[in-house]
Amino acid sequence: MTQLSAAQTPQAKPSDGSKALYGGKGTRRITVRDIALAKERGEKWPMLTAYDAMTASVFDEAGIPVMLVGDSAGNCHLGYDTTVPVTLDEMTMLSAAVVRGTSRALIVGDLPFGSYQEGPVQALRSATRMVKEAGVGAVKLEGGERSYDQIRLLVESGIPVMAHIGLTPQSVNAMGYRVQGRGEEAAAQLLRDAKAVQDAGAFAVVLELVPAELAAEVTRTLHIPTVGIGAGSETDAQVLVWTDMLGLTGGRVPKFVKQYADLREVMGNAAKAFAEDVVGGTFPLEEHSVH
Ligand SMILES: Nc1nc(=O)c2c([nH]1)NC[C@@H]1CN(c3ccc(C(=O)N[C@@H](CCC(=O)O)C(=O)O)cc3)CN21
Ligand SMILES: CC(C)C(=O)C(=O)O
Ligand SMILES: [Mg+2]
Repeated sequence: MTQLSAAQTPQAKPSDGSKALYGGKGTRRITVRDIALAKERGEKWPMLTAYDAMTASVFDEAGIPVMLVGDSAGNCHLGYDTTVPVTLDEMTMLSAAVVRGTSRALIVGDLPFGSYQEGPVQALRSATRMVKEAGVGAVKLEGGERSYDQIRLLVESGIPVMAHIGLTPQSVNAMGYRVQGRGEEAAAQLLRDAKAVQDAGAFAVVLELVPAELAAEVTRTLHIPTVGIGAGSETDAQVLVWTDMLGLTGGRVPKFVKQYADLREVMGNAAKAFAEDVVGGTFPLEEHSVH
């Protein structure tokens, strides 16, 4: 007999682990309902970005329950400087690849800049493409109170929405990349934004680059899960950009990143080893040849 019930442990999990988003035994695709149940259990969960089928299949096999096809593909995968130039065609193509590469993770497709700002009808048209053509289970869009009408129509239409408040990188030209919610007024605005997206029907909300104490307060206040990035340790979930997490991005990465591997080094060394083999005539060998 176990002494602690699931509810008493800090990281509550069902006793057999069968329902847990991470480490559970389920094999069917995770739904937004599973995400809601995880918050009730007090279970924390990880989310990673993915931009292609191959990488997504690695994370799916590792048990990552939610993957975001982020518009960070703009700077991390497509060679743009920011997320601003990314198009809906590009996001649809990348999202379709990630869906094809996975069987268990919930796939969330980021709506790019310009694909929902005109209003709810444009947002629904864009989100519908992502659902029908890419097969995503949910979409994400930036903005709190200002995106209320868009979130509401999508949810009423049957498309689950992950909201995104705090630093919203699609507005980089207006706000820069600065911590959000510092000071009383900004904190009050962030709380209003969080409540607005919950009221509009969002199933989760990303909090990007906000003070840890404020993110903790939002997490306690909302009944939908919060997904932190640079938002401290008290959010229900954490997300990182996969190329940052694995040391592939190159150049300066945000200070909230923890680097779990140095793939840039690994891949660079492998490329050099291949090049030296070719130049030196040590690849291919007899075993790599056909006759
Ligand atoms: N590679 C990558 N990682 C990300 O996390 C990421 C992207 N790209 N692109 C889309 C957005 C943009 N994000 C960003 C971009 C810059 C900072 C940044 O410069 N942060 C400063 C802190 C600024 C401050 O203290 O006010 C830092 O040093 O972390 C943060 C998040 C997060 N997202
Ligand atoms: C940083 C995450 C939340 C994102 O929006 C992205 O990767 O595009
Ligand atoms: Mg994004």
